Amino acid sequence: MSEKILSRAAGTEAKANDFVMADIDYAMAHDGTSVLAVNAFKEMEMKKVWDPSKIVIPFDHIAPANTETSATLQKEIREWVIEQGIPNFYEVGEGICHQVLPENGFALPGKLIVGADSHSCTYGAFGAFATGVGATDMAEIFATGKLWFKVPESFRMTVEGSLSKGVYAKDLTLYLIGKTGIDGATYKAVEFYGQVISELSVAGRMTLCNMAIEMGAKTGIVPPDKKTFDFLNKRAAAPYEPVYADPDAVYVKELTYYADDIEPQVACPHQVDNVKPVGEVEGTHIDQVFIGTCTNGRLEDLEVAAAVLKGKKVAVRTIVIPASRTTLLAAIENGTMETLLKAGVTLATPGCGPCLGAHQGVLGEGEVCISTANRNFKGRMGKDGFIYLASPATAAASALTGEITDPRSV
Ligand SMILES: CC(C)[C@H](C(=O)O)[C@@H](O)C(=O)O
Ligand code: SF4
Repeated sequence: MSEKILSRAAGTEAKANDFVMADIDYAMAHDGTSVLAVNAFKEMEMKKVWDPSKIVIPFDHIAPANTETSATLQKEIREWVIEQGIPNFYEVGEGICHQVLPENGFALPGKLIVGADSHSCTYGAFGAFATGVGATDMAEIFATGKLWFKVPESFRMTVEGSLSKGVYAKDLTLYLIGKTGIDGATYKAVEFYGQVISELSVAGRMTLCNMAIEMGAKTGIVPPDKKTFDFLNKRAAAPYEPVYADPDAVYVKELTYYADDIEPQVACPHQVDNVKPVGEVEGTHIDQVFIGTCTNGRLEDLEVAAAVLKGKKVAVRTIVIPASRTTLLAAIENGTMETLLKAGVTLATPGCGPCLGAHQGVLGEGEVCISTANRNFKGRMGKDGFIYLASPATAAASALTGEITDPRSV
């Protein structure tokens, strides 16, 4: 799939390990990285971006701004966006970039999409070749619409069977990362197949592809199907052409896993591949629960948490942050938000929240958080904090007890 997408975008036959110069279909930078990209763009003495309609700028990482400095930087980007005539600008409160792009139809099958954010691989859930780039690469794209790529080799990961009760896309994802290791798929394009993947919702596929980078992958891709097309119906920002792997496509590794082996999983501090079945860490004391992020802040995630918390009260502070305004509105409309608020959770503005340790729930010295995010690096949510990663169900079950809890037991 990657070779086909990069061949089309480069206008030449692209095979694994070739270097190609490719035309970018959509380029994203958020409040955190647009500052650096725009500075580099100006240093290159560029005046106009290549195509304002292909650039998407959401404000999500520190939104609303937490200090005068970040407010001033955001002000400068707003001015640049107006000066460049970029129509796809999403203000504070619209949501996380990796939710905002799919919701607005920019994550499309067969497209080459880059974002100045490592989790841009999320859009692979729609059959795109999507990857994160550095801010100076983004400046080059702003200027020319092109970027060089080394065409990745591909892995084929198949997951057979059906996920059992209490086991979700996040558990599947953590399980695969635990098996692969944080550098087990370095620079590979990982294609996902099998019954479990077909049965995943679009949101679940986004959770999976979002974390492809956490096994080192250049990108993760799910072949588009009816669910993908239904999601894109009336939403697609442009016409698109899905691509699929040929039956004789070359994979450097083919791996098969079985859903029956997958229980609720927890990634323990301080590495994402430090994954254990929940039973091994049950009873671990927690100080905070965080349900949100580009990994698990979507409507179905909030619904799962609400089903666990319905009619009960949380035992520890629990922060819930919907991935987007659209998600928040849907959760209000269907009663999910009322259930969560009655259970005692704290709601914050759609965006990244405390995920990267800037605001809205950073940890104190020695504090422990169970989070539905994608990274548990040392110091990420606060200098001396400890982060356990889990599904929204496990996070919500743990909120009820104040310790890590198997969601199948509540
Ligand atoms: C701030 C940004 C560059 C960073 C990333 O690229 O991943 C952030 O989103 C993260 O999750 O750590
Ligand atoms: S929610 Fe977290 S992982 Fe996702 S883009 Fe924001 S900071 Fe990065």
